[in-house]
Amino acid sequence: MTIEDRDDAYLITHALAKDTLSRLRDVETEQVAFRKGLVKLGRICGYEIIDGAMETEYVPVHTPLAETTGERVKGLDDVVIINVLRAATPFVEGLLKAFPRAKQGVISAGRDEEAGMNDDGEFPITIDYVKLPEITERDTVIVADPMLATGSTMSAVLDHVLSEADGFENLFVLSAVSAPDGLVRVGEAVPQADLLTVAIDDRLDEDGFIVPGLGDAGDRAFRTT
Ligand SMILES: O=P(O)(O)OC[C@H]1O[C@H](OP(=O)(O)OP(=O)(O)O)[C@H](O)[C@@H]1O
Ligand SMILES: O=c1cc[nH]c(=O)[nH]1
Ligand SMILES: [Mg+2]
Repeated sequence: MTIEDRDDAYLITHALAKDTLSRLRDVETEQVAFRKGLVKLGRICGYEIIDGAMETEYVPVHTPLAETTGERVKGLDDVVIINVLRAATPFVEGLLKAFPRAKQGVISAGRDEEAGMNDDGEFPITIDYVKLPEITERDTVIVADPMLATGSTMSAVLDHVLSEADGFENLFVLSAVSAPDGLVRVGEAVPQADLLTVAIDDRLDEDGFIVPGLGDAGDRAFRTT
């Protein structure tokens, strides 16, 4: 298994995840490669979640030649993926390759960069649109956002998810790059969530960007500034 238990999070340590993230970090990686990289990373993370957190069961299989026993992943129909618009869109596209029958939700959430961080290191968050599927106690919920910086966005998103869910089997927050402060904030606000990330970086700068990070994921994927 390539998921390691750290203090504040579970680290996805698959070599291809690290390789892909390193390419995403590179300032020379342009829009198309960046977007494709996020798709690829989402797919790898999806496979890792299946491998590390989901059970399998033995099932009878009739091949064209014989009867045998196969192994199937349990609960693949009971997965909810929540896309935190907008930077998560290519990341979720990749996750859907691992969970093609997932129920999908979207939450449009943005940091008010002009207001900046308050003294507690939080941004004001604007939530414009929320559309979630029914979430039941059978479901594995994956809330995806490539960047977990101060954790302000994810905390606001999880408030909505928790207020609408009737329960869940697992609640995963999945990011590509996380800052220590954000992991602590989300971990304290929503202790029932398991935080999964490919990298835990050093720190946040004065503008709330992750260092070394990969810059502004939304801008790089959507070619905005
Ligand atoms: O942990 P936080 O400090 O809240 O920062 C992380 C958020 O910032 C980015 O979104 P952004 O607000 O730039 O919106 P975008 O996805 O539309 O670019 C990123 O995709 C996260 O949602
Ligand atoms: O470093 C960061 C912080 C927030 N959002 C990003 O896209 N990057
Ligand atoms: Mg952005």
